[in-house]
Amino acid sequence: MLRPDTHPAAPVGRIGVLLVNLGTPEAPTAPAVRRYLAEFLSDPRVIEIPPLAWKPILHGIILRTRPAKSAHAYSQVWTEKGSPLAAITSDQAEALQERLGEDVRVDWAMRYGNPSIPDRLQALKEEGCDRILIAPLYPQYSGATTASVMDKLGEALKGMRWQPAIRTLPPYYDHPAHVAALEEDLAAEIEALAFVPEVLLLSFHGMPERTLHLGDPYHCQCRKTARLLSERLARRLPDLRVETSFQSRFGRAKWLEPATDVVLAKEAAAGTKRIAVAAPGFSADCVETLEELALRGREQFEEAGGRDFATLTCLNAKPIGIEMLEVLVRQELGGW
Ligand SMILES: C=CC1=C(C)c2cc3[nH]c(cc4nc(cc5[nH]c(cc1n2)c(C)c5CCC(=O)O)C(CCC(=O)O)=C4C)c(C)c3C=C
Ligand SMILES: [Fe+2]
Ligand SMILES: [Fe+2]
Repeated sequence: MLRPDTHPAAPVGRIGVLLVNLGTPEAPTAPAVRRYLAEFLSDPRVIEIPPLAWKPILHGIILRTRPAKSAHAYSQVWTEKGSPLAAITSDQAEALQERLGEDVRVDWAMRYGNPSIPDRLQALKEEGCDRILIAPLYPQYSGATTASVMDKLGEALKGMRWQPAIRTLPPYYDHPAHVAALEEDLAAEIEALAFVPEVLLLSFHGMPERTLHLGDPYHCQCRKTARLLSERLARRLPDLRVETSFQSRFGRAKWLEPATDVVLAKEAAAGTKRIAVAAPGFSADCVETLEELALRGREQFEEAGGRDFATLTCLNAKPIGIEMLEVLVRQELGGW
C-alpha cells in the first residue's frame, strides 16, 4: 500500500484561465509557414473536404506554392516580439493577469503550433489549477475556429489522468461589454484620424458559404455584431455610413459575400474618397488585418480611385479591450 507521505505532491484549489487564439508561424519564412499551414489546413474543421481528396491538393499544390507567398506577407508585419498574433495574445494574458490578481492564473495558447493547448493545460494543472476556463478569443462562433479549439481541448483532456473541471467562454459577438468596447475604441480611433471617413467598412474573416447553409452560426453572428455596432456608432457619428464585408477568401468554393477587396474597389469606383476599415471579428491584429487589410486593402482602394484610407486597430491589449475581457471572464467564473 502507498503510504500518504509517498504520494506525489499535488497542488490544488486554484483557478486557471486559458486564452486561446488561432496560431501563427514560428518565423516569417517559407519552411516555418509550411509547417504551420500543414497543421492548420489538415484540420477537418477548417477544410471540410474528404481527406482522400484533400491531401493530394494540400501536399501537391498548396504546400508547394502558398508558404512562400504567405511568408512574404508575414515578413511585412513581423515584430521584434515575433508574429503580431502571438505577441498580442501574450500581452493580453499578461494584462488580464494583472486585472484578475493572484486568485486566478492566466495563460495563453494557440490552436495550431505553440504554445499548444495540451502543453499549457498541463502547466496550469501542475500549478494547482483544478478549475480552468478555456477562452477562445473569437467573438463569433464558427466550427473552423471555436469548435476546433474544443476538439483540441478534448484531445488534451483524453491524455490526462486527473482532469481539471472545465468551463468554456461562449461567443461574445453580442455581449454588451464587447459591443460597447468596440464602439468606444473605434469612435476614438476615427476621431483621431487626419481625415473624416465617409464609410466605415467592418471586415470579418470569411468562411465558405456552404457552412452557413449547414448551420454554422458564424455569418449571423458577424452580421449581428455589425448591426449592434453600427446602431451605436450612428448615435455618435451620424454622417458615417457603415458597411460589412468578408475577407481572406481561400480556395475555389464560394465564400461569404460581399468580399472585402470587391467592396473596397466598388466604393472607390462609386466615388467614396475617404474610408476607414475595422476588423471586429479579430480580437488581435494579425497578418489578416496588418497585411491583407492595411497594405493590400489600401492598394485596392487607391488603385480604384479612393484617396484617404485607414485601418483601425483591433482591441488587442488596450485597456478598453482588457477591461472587456475581464467582464467576460468574471461572468464565467461566477460560483467558482
Ligand atoms: C476570426 C476568425 C477566423 C475564421 C472564421 C477563419 C476561417 C478560415 N481561415 C482559413 C484560412 C486561413 N486563415 C489564415 C489566417 C488567419 N485566420 C484567422 C482567423 C480566422 N480564420 C486569423 C486570426 C489568422 C491570422 C494568423 C496569423 O498568423 O496572423 C491563413 C494563414 C495566412 C495565409 O496564408 O493567408 C489561412 C490559410 C480558412 C480556410 C477558414 C475557414 C474555413
Ligand atoms: Fe483564417
Ligand atoms: Fe489573408
